[in-house]
Amino acid sequence: MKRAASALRSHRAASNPSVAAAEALLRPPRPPRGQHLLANVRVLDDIVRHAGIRPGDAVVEVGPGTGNLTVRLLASPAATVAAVEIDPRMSRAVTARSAALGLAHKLTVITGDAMRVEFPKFDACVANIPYGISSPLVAKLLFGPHQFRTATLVVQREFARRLAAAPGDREFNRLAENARLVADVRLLADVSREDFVPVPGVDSALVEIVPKEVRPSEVAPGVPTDEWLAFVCLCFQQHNRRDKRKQEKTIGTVFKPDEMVVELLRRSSRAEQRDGNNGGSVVTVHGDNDDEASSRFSKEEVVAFKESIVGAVQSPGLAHKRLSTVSNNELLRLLRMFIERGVRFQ
Ligand SMILES: C[S@@+](CC[C@H](N)C(=O)[O-])C[C@H]1O[C@@H](n2cnc3c(N)ncnc32)[C@H](O)[C@@H]1O
Repeated sequence: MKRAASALRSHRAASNPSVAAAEALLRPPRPPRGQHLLANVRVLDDIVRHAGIRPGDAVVEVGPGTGNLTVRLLASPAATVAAVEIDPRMSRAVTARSAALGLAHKLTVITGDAMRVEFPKFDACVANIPYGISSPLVAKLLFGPHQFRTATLVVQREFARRLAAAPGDREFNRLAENARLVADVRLLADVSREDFVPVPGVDSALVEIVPKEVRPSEVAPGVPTDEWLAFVCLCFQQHNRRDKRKQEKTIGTVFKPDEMVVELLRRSSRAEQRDGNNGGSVVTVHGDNDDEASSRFSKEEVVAFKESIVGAVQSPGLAHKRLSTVSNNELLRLLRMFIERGVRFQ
């Protein structure tokens, strides 16, 4: 720990590595994938302090970039840091930087899309996230399967306000409503756009997400909370994905693709095996693992299941509604339709 801290101090004393690295990797006018690197040392240190990392913690960082935050996480009492980065150039940069500091043994870099990669088990998530995936990433943390103590995230300020909004606030919205079910969300500090290289067009804020220890068992009569959270997570993940004509997805288009049908068929079969056959329309699959299971669905089974999905979407008349305009109550109604037809999300 002492060795790590002194390595970091001497590294800081050298020329500003964040700016140099950013200039080497990013070309103006607009960096790809929201690559605005946090370059204010005071803010970076504040983030790690707020994160309250404990000895032995496993930390996940999304989007390490050139490693400005990562090196501080590595120098903290954390036992391990797993950094998920989509850009291989950045992965190489952060790997080299941690090696130069003698901290590579604590770091695992996973090169991939944070929305597709399965996170390893973690206690704390600390990140200056790519703002383009704010909603689905926060949904993945809040409503996904991960059990963690805290998440400390730099996000766009407007998003932070919406996420932390309370009932009665002007910004109160579906994301905040669902977040409050499962976590306490707190706005910790504003972060100026001037603290980034290159300077983005928006301001930022630091937020803290602390999952609640006890979740309600049902969000509404007949709707188990875990089922609801998995359903909401899937909807939020699709919310930012636009179709080819740059239109926001409708409920109908979200559940239409064959890969989505197969994914739900897989989950539903698993749920049916778990709960015991309830006479629904779901087929029983005898596979040892998920890949094996999904490869065993016949074309007829997939087509029949697709019909169940289409029927569920059409019966509450939501097929043409855009995801952003659907209320929580409408989504609840839709989820009940799905469950009645044996379409499960957990
Ligand atoms: C805002 S920068 C933050 C960089 C660094 N944490 C810092 O503060 O200096 C976001 C980083 O996320 C990466 N990124 C963008 N989209 C991503 C995704 N879907 N999954 C993982 N990383 C992503 C970018 O390549 C970039 O390095």
